Amino acid sequence: MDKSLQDQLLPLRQRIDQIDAEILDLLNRRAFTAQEVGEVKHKHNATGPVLRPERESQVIRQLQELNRGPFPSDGIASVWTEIISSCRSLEQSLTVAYLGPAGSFSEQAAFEHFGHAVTGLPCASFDEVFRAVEGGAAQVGMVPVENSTEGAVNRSLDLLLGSPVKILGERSLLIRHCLLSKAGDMKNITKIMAHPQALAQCQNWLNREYPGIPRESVSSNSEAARLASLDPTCAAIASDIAAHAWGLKIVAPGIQDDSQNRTRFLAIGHIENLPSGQDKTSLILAVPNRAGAVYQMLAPLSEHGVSMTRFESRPARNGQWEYYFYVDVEGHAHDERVKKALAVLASHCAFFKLLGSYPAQS
Ligand SMILES: O=C(O)C(=O)C[C@]1(C(=O)O)C=C[C@@H](O)C=C1
Repeated sequence: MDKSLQDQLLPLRQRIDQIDAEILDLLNRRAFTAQEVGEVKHKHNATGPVLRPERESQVIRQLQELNRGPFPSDGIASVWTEIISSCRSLEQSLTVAYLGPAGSFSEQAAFEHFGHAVTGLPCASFDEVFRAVEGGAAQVGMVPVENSTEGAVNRSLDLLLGSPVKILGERSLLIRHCLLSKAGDMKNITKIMAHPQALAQCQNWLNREYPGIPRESVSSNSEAARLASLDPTCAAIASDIAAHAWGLKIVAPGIQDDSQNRTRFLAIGHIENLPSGQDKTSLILAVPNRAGAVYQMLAPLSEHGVSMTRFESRPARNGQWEYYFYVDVEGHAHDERVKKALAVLASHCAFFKLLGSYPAQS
């Protein structure tokens, strides 16, 4: 390296080393304090959860508001997610269930949301994720609920209807699909495998580039990657992380038809969040099948000034053309306006289920 460059870099790097040592010292002070918090919680409720999603989101939001830069605001969220994750792990271990195998987008969402100091529990299906959380094999789970290209993930919605679990949080992930194979080309490929949602999200690209190769639906993209790692005649659509996890090469990156293709995941568990100051509340509602019923069902929201951020319907499967409506609103169920609106909804609707209030992802 050039001598004058080295002379200039050396003191700056020494300063960085000094600052890092100070940060480390502070991190250990934080970790000790978190351990104390853990002891207080343990004394109060020996078997209760340590995880407090609303507090975690407040810590990050507070710092983002305090930040004067140049450290990027997004960096604060990812750095503190990991700091909190590590501190939390000193209080109690956290197992997160998600659709596997390794390298799935659900796994990515789980780690982005809860940080990496958790134990992953990859499951074979969404049903198994719910079962793991309901039965206690995992304290929390991560499931996709909607995609910006393909819409609702119906199985997750149906499971939310029947399960006692609560929604604890949300995480939106930019989904970049890659075409993967063992050899890194498509020479001997006889089929392309992926989750049906991924095949749908890449259909224009596939029709254009490989119209003659049959496509096969499998339970997840990372499962497709696992199968492709065992069979050189199969290609998979999955993430670059899955490529790495299963020893595959990228034939083509970013093949999703919409470059802004995003999936929204929900964190599920047994915790009831307190208000964080910037929350969302998710509900399932149903009304009898008659003219004007849906309009009347939603009226209490606007009457109490509560904004709806999502409205989705699923057939009730009773042959009566009746539907369950999945509604997200701004605010926490304890907020005065939301509370009043929900009380009216609960008394007027034929079916009312509060899925949970949770910090909105900013
Ligand atoms: O404040 C708490 O309740 C803590 O346990 C500390 C802490 C943190 O590291 O900031 C860790 C875990 C909780 O989910 C929330 C916050």
